[in-house]
Amino acid sequence: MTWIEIPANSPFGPENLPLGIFRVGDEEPRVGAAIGDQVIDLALVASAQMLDGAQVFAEPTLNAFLARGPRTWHATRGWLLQLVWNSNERDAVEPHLIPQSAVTMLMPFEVADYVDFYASERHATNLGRLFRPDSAPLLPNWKHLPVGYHGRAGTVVASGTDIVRPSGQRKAPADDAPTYGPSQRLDIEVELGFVVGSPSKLGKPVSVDDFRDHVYGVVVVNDWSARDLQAWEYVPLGPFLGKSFATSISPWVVSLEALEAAAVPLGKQEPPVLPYLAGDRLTNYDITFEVYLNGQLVSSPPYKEMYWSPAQMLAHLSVNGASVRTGDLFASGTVSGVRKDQRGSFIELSWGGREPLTVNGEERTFLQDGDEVTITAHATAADGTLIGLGSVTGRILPAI
Ligand SMILES: O=C(O)/C=C/C(=O)CC(=O)CC(=O)O
Ligand SMILES: [Ca+2]
Ligand SMILES: [Mg+2]
Repeated sequence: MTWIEIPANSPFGPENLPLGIFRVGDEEPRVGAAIGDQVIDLALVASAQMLDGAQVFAEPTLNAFLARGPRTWHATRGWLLQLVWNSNERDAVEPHLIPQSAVTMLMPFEVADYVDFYASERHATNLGRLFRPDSAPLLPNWKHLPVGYHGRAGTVVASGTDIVRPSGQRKAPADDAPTYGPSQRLDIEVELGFVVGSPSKLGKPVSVDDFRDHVYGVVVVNDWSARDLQAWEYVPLGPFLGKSFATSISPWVVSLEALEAAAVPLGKQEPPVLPYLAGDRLTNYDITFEVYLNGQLVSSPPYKEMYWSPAQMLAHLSVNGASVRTGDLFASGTVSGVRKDQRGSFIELSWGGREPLTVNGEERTFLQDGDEVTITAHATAADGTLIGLGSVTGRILPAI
C-alpha cells in the first residue's frame, strides 16, 4: 500500500510516476513527479535527502536528467517507488506534495530534433485513398521501412498553447492557380511521442535491441496539420509548412519502465523486414487515446495495432549513421484503428470533408476558429492497472 491518497481510477497511480516540469506562482520551474492529483516536488525532496545528482531536479527542463542515461533513470524510478510505497518516507515527502491544481505545467524538455513517422497501416491506407484515389493506397516502400520525415523542433509547444490558424498556399486539383490565405482544412494528428535521453554516436546506428538504452519515455502528441497547404506543397520532398507551424505535447513524460507493464508483442510483419529492422523482442504498447472536440468524445484510437515498433523507428532513423541527441522527439505518426470511431485525424473522421461529424449538435469536418482539441491517453497493464499518459490540449485562434 502506498501512504499517499490517490483518487480511484487516477491516471497517475503509484506505479506510474511520470516526470514533468512545473511552476508554482513565480518560483523557478523545476522537476516534479505526478502522483494521484498531486505533484511531488523532487528538487526539494532530492536535495533534502542529499541524493546523488539531486541538482538535475532543480533544472527548468528534464534534459539534464535525460542525459544521465538508463542507469540513472532506473535508479530514479527505484527511489520514486520507495518514496511513495514506504511509509517511513512520509515525513520527508508529505511537506513537498503540491496539488496539481496549484501548479502550471511547462514544456517537459527542450526538443532537440523532431522526427515524425507514419507507422499506422490503417492511417496510411486511409490517407492513400484520400490523397491518391487512383493508385494503391500503400506506397511500395511502406512495409519495408518506417516512412518518416524530419519536422521542426522549435515549434513543438506545451499543452495549452493556443494554435494560430496557419496561412499559406492552397490549390485544390480543380483550381487554376494557387491562392494565399488561411488554411481551410486544419486538422489534428493523434500520435505517441518517444523522448530520447542518451545520445548515440555519429556514424554508429542504434540497433533495435538498444532502444531502451536511448529512449527514456513517452508523451502524447498532437501534430497539427493543414491539409490544404500539405496537399499542394509536399510533392516530392514531403511535409513542410503544412505541419511545421505547431506540434503540441503533453506535460508528463511516462517512462518506458512504467510502460513496460503494458507492452504487447508486435503484430506480424509481412513481407519480412530487412535484418537491421528485425528482432525477437519487438513490442508495441496497449495504449488507448481519447480525442475530445469542444468536450465531446469523437474518437478512441488504439496504439497496439501500429505496424512498426518504436525500436524499429529508432533503428531506421539512425541506420545511415545519423546520431540522436538528448531531447530528440520522434513521433509514431497518426494512430488510427479499423473502426470509424478509432480514426486519429479529422480528414479520416470526415472522410476528406465529405462526411461531417455532429459535435455538440453542430456539423464539423475540419477545425474552426475557437475549437479546442484535447487528446488523453492511458496504457493498460496486463493485470488491468491503468498507466495514464495525461493529456494534450490546444485551442485554434483565427489566422493573423
Ligand atoms: O500519405 C500522405 O500523402 C500523407 C500522410 C500524412 O499526412 C501523414 C503524416 O504526416 C504522418 C503521420 O502522422 O502519420
Ligand atoms: Ca504527423
Ligand atoms: Mg507538426
